[in-house]
Amino acid sequence: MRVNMPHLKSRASQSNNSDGASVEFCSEPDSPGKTAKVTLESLEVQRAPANDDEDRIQIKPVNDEDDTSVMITFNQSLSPFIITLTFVASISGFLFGYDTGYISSALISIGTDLDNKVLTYGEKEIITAATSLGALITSIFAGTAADIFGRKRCLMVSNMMFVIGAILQVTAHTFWQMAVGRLVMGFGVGIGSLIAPLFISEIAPKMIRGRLTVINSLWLTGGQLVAYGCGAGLNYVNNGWRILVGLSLVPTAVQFTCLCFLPDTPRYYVMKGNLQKATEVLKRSYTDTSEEIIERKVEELVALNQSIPGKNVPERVWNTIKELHTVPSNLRALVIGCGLQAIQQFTGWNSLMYFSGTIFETVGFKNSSAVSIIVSGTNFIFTLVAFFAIDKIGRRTILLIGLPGMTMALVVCSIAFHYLGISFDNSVAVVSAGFSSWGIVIIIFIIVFAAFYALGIGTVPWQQSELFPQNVRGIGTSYATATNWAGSLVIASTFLTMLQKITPAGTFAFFAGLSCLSTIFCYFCYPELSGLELEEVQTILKDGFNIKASKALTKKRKQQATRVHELKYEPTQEIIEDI
Ligand SMILES: O[C@H]1[C@H](O)[C@@H](O)[C@H](O)[C@@H](O)[C@H]1O
Repeated sequence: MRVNMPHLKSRASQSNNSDGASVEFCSEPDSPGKTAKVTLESLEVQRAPANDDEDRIQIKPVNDEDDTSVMITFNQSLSPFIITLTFVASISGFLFGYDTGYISSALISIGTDLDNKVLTYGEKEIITAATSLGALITSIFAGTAADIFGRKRCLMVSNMMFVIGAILQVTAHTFWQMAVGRLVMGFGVGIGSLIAPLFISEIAPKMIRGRLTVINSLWLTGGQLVAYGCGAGLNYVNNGWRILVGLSLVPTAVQFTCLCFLPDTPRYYVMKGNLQKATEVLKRSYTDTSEEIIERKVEELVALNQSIPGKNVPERVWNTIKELHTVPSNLRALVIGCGLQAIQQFTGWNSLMYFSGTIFETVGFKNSSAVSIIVSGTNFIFTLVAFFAIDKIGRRTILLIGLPGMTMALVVCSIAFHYLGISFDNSVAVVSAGFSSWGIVIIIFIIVFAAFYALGIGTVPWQQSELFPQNVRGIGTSYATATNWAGSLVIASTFLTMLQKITPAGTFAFFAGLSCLSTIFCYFCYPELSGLELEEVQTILKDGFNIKASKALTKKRKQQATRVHELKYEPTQEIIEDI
């Protein structure tokens, strides 16, 4: 790969080595304690042809192993610009939560509004699942689209899908129009669920990247909570469900309008070779960082951005897929990214959320919407706890607290269901044993389950973008997001059957078993990535999951971040090798 950086004034003192295998960047100390020196041994530097601008240098990483060997660590504080970008991007999270959340109440209040008859159980399932199906379809392509057209444009397309989907639903008088509206809305949800966390992780200062990405999850769980709340309020209003759907147009319009005035991520601009725009966005993001450091950061991003070869788009996409599967660090990232998303869905949270009303009725509680609000409220509050913990305590630690907690809560629920003696007959009618103290145990431990879920596996998988290097980030996150939606589709459509076939006690025991296996998976395969540069993660995953090294590197980076006035260039590889 060759990267031209003609706009960058070369402050590089090039070695006389004829093959140009190393380059040293030195900055004049502009203030005491602000000395910077970096040796980019891994970069091959070539002089441009003599008739070209003498100052132009071309840098290319020599090979995969070297391309993450040097990292620039500087004080990355949070600016209003980054906060604005994060909030605008995470409106997608709100729409994801609201649109998946309102359907359970809408289905109750639809009554005979569609085709002048009550919806059958199968029709209700199709209307619910259509959004997950739509999301699954677009999440497969959204990553590639984000690399080709940009993150921002993809978010704007998702807004259009939300608008078309909502209009189709609000005006629906037939089951099929409603189902198609839900499917189109799902297209928007799929794009937004992938792009928003990707966008945020690419603009976030590394020390709070986890937190900023959790803001998207906060909006998501908040969206679900709002949907349940509005749903409960509009349940008895004539055509209340149309208002419920129509309300989703407000955040969509806000996001679209704001995006018209905001840029894309610096990493996307670097991918497209638009270094001027990348520099501009970085400058607006890090207002108290010197121009020189910003330029270095751009140089570094350029050097680490290995573009994928190919004559045309299909060839490049194919080569990207190959790269994702053949480079060991990418393959490990894929195992972690898809693994965590699968765990998030297959440990049963969504089935509990969607069917919590039914479950609570079986154990003697009649006010199902109130109870659903308590469960999704717990999900929201503990996502807030994750927000404070994810960078400080670390992603790995909160996962390893959350998953065993979920296992314990599911085991207790399974035992309680066993003693409660509840069963579901073939028509999914509930044969209730009436209210008992086991019923209270179930309610308490479903809430405990929700808390541990939200703290760890509900939020951490959405940090997926940090696992992949720039050149495969789009496709890699597509795989992971598609795994999420496929899992959600499977679980939502099999949960009630499981309750019938293997009893509630068996179903909860099954989820407990999966949570337990998931804890083992995370213990051995999920390194700590808080505080690392996006580009450093590949060094960790290069020759294994390197749990120990990741913990040490994280610690080191966090210590450095407290010494805010030191400008540091410290080779990642060296730190890891020292461990
Ligand atoms: O992270 C989110 C969150 O936990 C939601 O509550 C859940 O419904 C989604 O499926 C999940 O992806």
